[in-house]
Amino acid sequence: MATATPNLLQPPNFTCVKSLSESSALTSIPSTYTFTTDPNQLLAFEPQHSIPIIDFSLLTSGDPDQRSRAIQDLDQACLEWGFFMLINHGVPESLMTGMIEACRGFFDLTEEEKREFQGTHVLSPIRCGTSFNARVDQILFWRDFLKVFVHPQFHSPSKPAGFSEVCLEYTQRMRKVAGELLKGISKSLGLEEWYIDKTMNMDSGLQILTVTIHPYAMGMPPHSDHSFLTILIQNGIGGLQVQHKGQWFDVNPIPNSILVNTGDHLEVLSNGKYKSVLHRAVVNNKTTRISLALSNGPSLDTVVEPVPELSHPLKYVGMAYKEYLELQQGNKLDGKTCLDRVRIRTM
Ligand SMILES: O=C(O)CCC(=O)C(=O)O
Ligand SMILES: [Fe+2]
Repeated sequence: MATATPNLLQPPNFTCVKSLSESSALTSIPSTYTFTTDPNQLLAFEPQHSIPIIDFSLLTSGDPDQRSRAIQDLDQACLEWGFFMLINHGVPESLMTGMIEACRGFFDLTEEEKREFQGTHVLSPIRCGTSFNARVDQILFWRDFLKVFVHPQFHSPSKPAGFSEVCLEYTQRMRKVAGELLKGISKSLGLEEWYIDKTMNMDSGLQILTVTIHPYAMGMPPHSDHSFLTILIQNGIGGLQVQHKGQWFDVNPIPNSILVNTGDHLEVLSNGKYKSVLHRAVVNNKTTRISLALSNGPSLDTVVEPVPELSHPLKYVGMAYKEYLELQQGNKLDGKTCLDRVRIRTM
């Protein structure tokens, strides 16, 4: 008899929260869903400017002094927060808003049309669904998602019309931005500029676009992301919070900025120098919230382990990115617990 494979998804039987929220019979969030914000976790009051800002034009500047100052800023941002807002990045605002609207168009497809893109496995290159992992979440998160592998092979749902064109342009532009950031991070770790690019096989690096829609409510519990860097944009509704020194901070993005956060594999690669940041999305009962998170990781078969120069003492063991992804995506989303699988315990 065949045994169940943990990373296979259940038969397609989910209902999108978007459809639920539009149903006239719905007067409150069904009890199978949850709000995950713990009201006891107080939000820190901190002027917005304390969230680091990185000027991309300085990071890519031909002037070595400007560039080295920007690299120092990047180092501080990764050390202190694991999170920053990127300004002067050169990605047209019209492309970002066009991409958000294309994603809204995807979620506006009928349930039947979306079913075609449900996927069968946590690593299916196109996959949409509800919650995080409806197979293992006892209580569902009030979110629908679309996950698409956009690199090294570009995949895209074939609907709605025009989606794949804007998605290709958006993800290619953001890939260039991520590449420059990883060059800067290599330098800030004291390595050659090309270090991450070459040793992590970024030419065939995996990029996953995760689009989340939260109609009227919230849906992402505290978690860290799996890749090196996540590039995030939203539809101006807010709701993202990051944890800094044990307290939660609201992120109110500077208009037209791109949000960037460090992921678990940057923590592993830097042997814990740059920690992945815990973040969550919280209640918004006013209007529909859309976020686009583009993760930038190594190629699937790359074993990520700490850079030797930074490994005294060694704090993490190496693991193939594919194996880590299957663990992270195939289980419950639970803070940074997935990193425990590769962390070396000290007595
Ligand atoms: O919705 C957001 O702003 C954050 C989404 C997120 O953290 C993720 O998709 O990993
Ligand atoms: Fe995230």
